[in-house]
Amino acid sequence: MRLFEATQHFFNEAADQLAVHDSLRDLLSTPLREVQVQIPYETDSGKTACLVGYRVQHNRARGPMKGGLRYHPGVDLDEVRGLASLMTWKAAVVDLPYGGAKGGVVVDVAKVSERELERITRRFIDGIHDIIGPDVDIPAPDIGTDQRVMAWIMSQFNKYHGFNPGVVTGKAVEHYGIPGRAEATGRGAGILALKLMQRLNRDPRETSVAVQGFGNVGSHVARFLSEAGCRIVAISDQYGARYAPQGLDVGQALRHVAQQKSSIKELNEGNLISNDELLEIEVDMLIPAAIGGVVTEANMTRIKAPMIVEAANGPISPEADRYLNARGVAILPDILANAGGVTASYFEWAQNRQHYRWNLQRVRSELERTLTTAYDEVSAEADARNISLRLAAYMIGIRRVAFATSLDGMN
Ligand SMILES: NC(=O)C1=CN([C@@H]2O[C@H](COP(=O)(O)OP(=O)(O)OC[C@H]3O[C@@H](n4cnc5c(N)ncnc54)[C@H](OP(=O)(O)O)[C@@H]3O)[C@@H](O)[C@H]2O)C=CC1
Ligand SMILES: O=C(O)CCC(=O)C(=O)O
Repeated sequence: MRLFEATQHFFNEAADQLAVHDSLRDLLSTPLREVQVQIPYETDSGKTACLVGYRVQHNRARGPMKGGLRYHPGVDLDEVRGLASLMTWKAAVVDLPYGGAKGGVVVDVAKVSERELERITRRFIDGIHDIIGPDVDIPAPDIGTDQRVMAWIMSQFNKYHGFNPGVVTGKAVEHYGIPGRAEATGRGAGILALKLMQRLNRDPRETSVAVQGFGNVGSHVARFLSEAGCRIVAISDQYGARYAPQGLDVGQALRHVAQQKSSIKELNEGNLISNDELLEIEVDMLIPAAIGGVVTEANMTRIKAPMIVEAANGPISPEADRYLNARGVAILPDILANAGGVTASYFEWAQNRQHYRWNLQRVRSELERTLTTAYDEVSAEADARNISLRLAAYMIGIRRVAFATSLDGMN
């Protein structure tokens, strides 16, 4: 099942519970606008190449649309549409004044130079600058994009519309960003992972964790949970994973990746296993923090972790979700688990607009407060109705967006 269909499946399950009527259901599940643009750019060798980029704006009932920008060879319109809809429910679950959007460019960042990446980004913004903006749609980082890409987006947008740092979030601290945004998604997933352990009466110091993906999100969640006393037994990047049942030195792995710019495969610790094997190891908590669609009908019966934290977007298919729920696996859903990123983005955007800046301590404490409130609401809803955390999170998100839509009217 493709990502948008999977997201729709979760949406419909919750909409059934809420008895959302058909016309409102259509309105809430149909994207507001979908844009595909051609991205012609000059390669370093002077040739002209052409890529495809997308921006899907899903819903704006609760505020300007918000969502990351993904650079990955697997990007397509369905994936971006699914990711945009996840953003709508995610922003609502954590009660941010945003709607949902997402963008993507079909490109392998490992195969283009930094100068080419800048040209690609600027040409992409040439194609979409008139549909984004601080009051309309605000991009941010996702797979394959970072603060450099955010700086180019801001610079290119400003050429058309004048200075406005609030057009994009996830910027460098020295360049209108805020301390704590880069770590926020991983840190937030870590904070919520500890909540899930608490819910199941698990001691973090006796909890082993496997993390798939060691990019922005995976590296920060691994570091946070390692500092909280958990044993990080496996980490990975796209080339492979390292597994050590006695625990890996996360600090060493971070230095290895940062200094040598080499892959996890070359880490001198643990056994080399594949990304598929990582998902199936005997571990207390599994944290997918890379691409979507990694736990499906094909491998669900081999997943052994009793707790899963979806730091990635859409890592578990609906079939696998149903099966794992029936087996009693506790799953913290993406629209809550990785909401730390958009929460810190909201802090950055609000501060850009008012020209002030919080320090790291303030960002961290407000992040924890916001996520804890959302977690408490979701777990209370799940307990009251005896439903999964995912269904509860969707119900809260949909209820808020539906209410805003009804106040807005349809004319
Ligand atoms: N950045 C953010 O603030 C947010 C991100 N997310 C979600 O978190 C996930 C990770 O994003 P982020 O950390 O930002 O992205 P990054 O690009 O920083 O890191 C992605 C990680 O995934 C690995 N990876 C890429 N392709 C594969 C593959 N086919 N199999 C296994 N691993 C792979 C990468 O390996 P390599 O380095 O070798 O390419 C890298 O370790 C995504 O699902 C994203 O949507 C959710 C909310 C916010
Ligand atoms: O920080 C943001 O605005 C969006 C982050 C994002 O793309 C996501 O949560 O999936």
